[in-house]
Order: sequence, then C-alpha cells, then structure tokens
Amino acid sequence: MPAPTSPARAPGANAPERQDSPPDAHRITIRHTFETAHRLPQLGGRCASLHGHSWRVVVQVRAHALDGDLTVVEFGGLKAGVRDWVDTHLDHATMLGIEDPLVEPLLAAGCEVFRFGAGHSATDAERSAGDLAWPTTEAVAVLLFRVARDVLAGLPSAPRARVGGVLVREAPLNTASYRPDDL
Ligand SMILES: Nc1nc2c(c(=O)[nH]1)N=C([C@H](O)[C@H](O)COP(=O)(O)OP(=O)(O)OP(=O)(O)O)CN2
Repeated sequence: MPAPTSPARAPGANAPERQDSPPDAHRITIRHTFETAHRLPQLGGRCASLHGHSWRVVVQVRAHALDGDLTVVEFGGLKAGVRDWVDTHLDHATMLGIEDPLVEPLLAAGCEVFRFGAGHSATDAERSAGDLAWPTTEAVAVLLFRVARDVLAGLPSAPRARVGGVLVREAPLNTASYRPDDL
C-alpha cells in the first residue's frame, strides 16, 4: 500500500520563517493631515511671511517579527494616538520659533501657538520640540517622530517594534523625512 501523501499546497506555503530574514522585515504606515501655519524668519524671503500649509505626516513602524496577534502594532491605536496629539497641538495652530516676535501678539489674540525651541518655558507638548529652534519641515518631522515613538511605547506591539521613520509633506512638492537609525 502506498504511503499517505500530504494534500497539495503551493510551494512555500506554511514554510517556516527563514532564520536569516532581514531585520525589521515587517513595516506598517499610518497617515494623518493637519492645517497649520508657520513662519521661518531665519530663512528670509517668502518663508518669513506667516503662511499656512495642508501638512501630511506618514509614520512608519517596523519590526523583525510579528506580535502574537500577527500585527506590528494595531493601526487604529497608533492612528488614534498620533491623530489626537496632532489635532490637539498643531491642527489650526501656528508653529513659531520661541524667538519669533509674533508669539506674544498671536497668543494675546487668542490664537493657538506651538512654540519650537521653548526650552524651560515649554509646555509638556512643546518639550518634544525644545531643542528645535524653528518650525522647518525637517524640524516638524523630528517632532512627529518623537510623538509617534511615545505613542508606540504605550501600545501593545511586536517585540522591539520601533518607529522606522516619519515623512512630513509641507506642500505637494516639499517633503522632509527623519530616520535616525536608517536601517
Ligand atoms: N529645507 C527647507 N526649506 C524651506 C522650508 C523648509 O521647511 N525646509 N520652508 C519653506 C517655506 O515654508 C515655503 O512655504 C516653501 O517654500 P517654497 O517651496 O519655495 O514655496 P512654494 O511652495 O510656494 O514653491 P512652489 O514654487 O509653488 O513649488 C522654504 N524653504
């Protein structure tokens, strides 16, 4: 009698994971948008004029292996955390450097202002931008990397899951990204 055979399956299906799979093979991204003004007097020219953008942020989280529920981190929790922070502190606000003379008049007029480089006078939220003197697109990417990292730290996630990078789009043709580890 012939030996029983296993049912046919696609090559590779249910195959064990390769032990030499590349680090952080699993990557997920979430996105959010916000409407925020800024001004960059240190650059001169048109950037010194107070102006607004429809900003977009893309957060990537990566991990070498998946969590028990087969996720890197659950999309909804990560989105809710990043969105909540951005909507509370940046959306419909103005991002200014602490040295900007517009800080006081805008605050006095009841406008929401997020101050970069605020040092000892920073609010809890502004502390994440305490070492960033001006709200360039590059600085906003660093700020939102730190925000995403803090959000991720409070969520169940895959072992050693980490924020791999943040991309910020200031305008359709202008983006900045921050990937401190660049793996
Ligand atoms: N490296 C950076 N350069 C500039 C930044 C920045 O954050 N980092 N920011 C600006 C200004 O915010 C400005 O709004 C964008 O400048 P620019 O691209 O020159 O202006 P436009 O989007 O109007 O240009 P288009 O010609 O319409 O593409 C400047 N530089």
